Amino acid sequence: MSLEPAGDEQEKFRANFKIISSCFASLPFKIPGTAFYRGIKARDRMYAMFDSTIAHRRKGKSFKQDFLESLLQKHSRETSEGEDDDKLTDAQLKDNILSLLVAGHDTTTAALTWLIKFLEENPVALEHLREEHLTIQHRRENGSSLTWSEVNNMPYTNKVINETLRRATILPWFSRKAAQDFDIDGYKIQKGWSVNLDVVSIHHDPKFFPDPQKFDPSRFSEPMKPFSFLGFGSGPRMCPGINLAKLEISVFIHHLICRYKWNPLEKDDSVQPTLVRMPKNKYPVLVEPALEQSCIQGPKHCASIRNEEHVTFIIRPREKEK
Ligand code: HEM
Repeated sequence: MSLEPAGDEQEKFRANFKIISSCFASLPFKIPGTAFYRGIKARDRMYAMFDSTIAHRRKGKSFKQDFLESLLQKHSRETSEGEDDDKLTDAQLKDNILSLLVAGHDTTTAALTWLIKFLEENPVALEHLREEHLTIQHRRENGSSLTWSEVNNMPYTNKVINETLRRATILPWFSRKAAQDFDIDGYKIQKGWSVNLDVVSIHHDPKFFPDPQKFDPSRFSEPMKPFSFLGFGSGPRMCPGINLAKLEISVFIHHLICRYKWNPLEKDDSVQPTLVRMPKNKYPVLVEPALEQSCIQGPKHCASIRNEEHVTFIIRPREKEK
């Protein structure tokens, strides 16, 4: 949507988005005062914002090369490309944009939060990961950016991401509709029933993941039994955002690991009981430049980081979110 990260529009967007996320799994009673009702109202305000942005773009008042623009071009009724039947209406476009935002934002945020927590608690894994990223950084020409092929060649990072998604199980359940009658462990399931998968139990089953509470990325060195790891689901409804999510997480890890170290400001292992599982305290940390001795680029490189204006900062939830 090319919204700027600050400003009035963004604040309104953020406020409505937060209401939608928190009301997402509420009981569907459209009665004033219920969470569902608040969610529907926030969704309508969000749709009104999309309407005005879409109208603005259609009048040619602004051109941005972004996701919204490609949707609008592909589904414009004025272009000859494709049959009209394949084209989404504006209402469908807005639904799709909102679905992607809802499905893609909190999940990725939660994954990054858990990852920072698990790495801090597992210094051996952190060291191994740091080695992988410092080696990539070391090979690069000075000042060049991370390349696509580098991102696709981070084997240990991939294992760390999978192990994070297994231990945290960000989406603790999702459902399927039974395509036919069947029996499972003596229970009869009828065609058409909704079947919820208890992914937390699957991810912590010692038959598939020995010592399941242990954070051990190396367990992903061996091929997994099909359907035992469901961090992004499986089958035709598997998460379509898997590659984007992995890309975002890998780029974030690279910059964090190469330049900084961090310490938690609070110790609290409780989990927020929402649809997307998150540490309850959102895991606030104090971030500082990495130590010289852990940097294979040598003391000069670390000194340059230390001389930056803001060397120490704290990542914590905003006051009203706590
Ligand atoms: C670490 C980040 C993410 C995790 C852990 C995650 C996890 C999941 C899981 C477990 C499912 C259910 C899959 C199934 O039923 O088999 C799912 C579905 C989905 N995800 Fe993600 N996801 C992430 C990021 C994203 C991103 C970045 C996007 C898009 C921008 C996205 C879009 C979707 C959509 C649209 C669905 C529904 C697919 C369908 O029902 O056909 N996700 N995701």
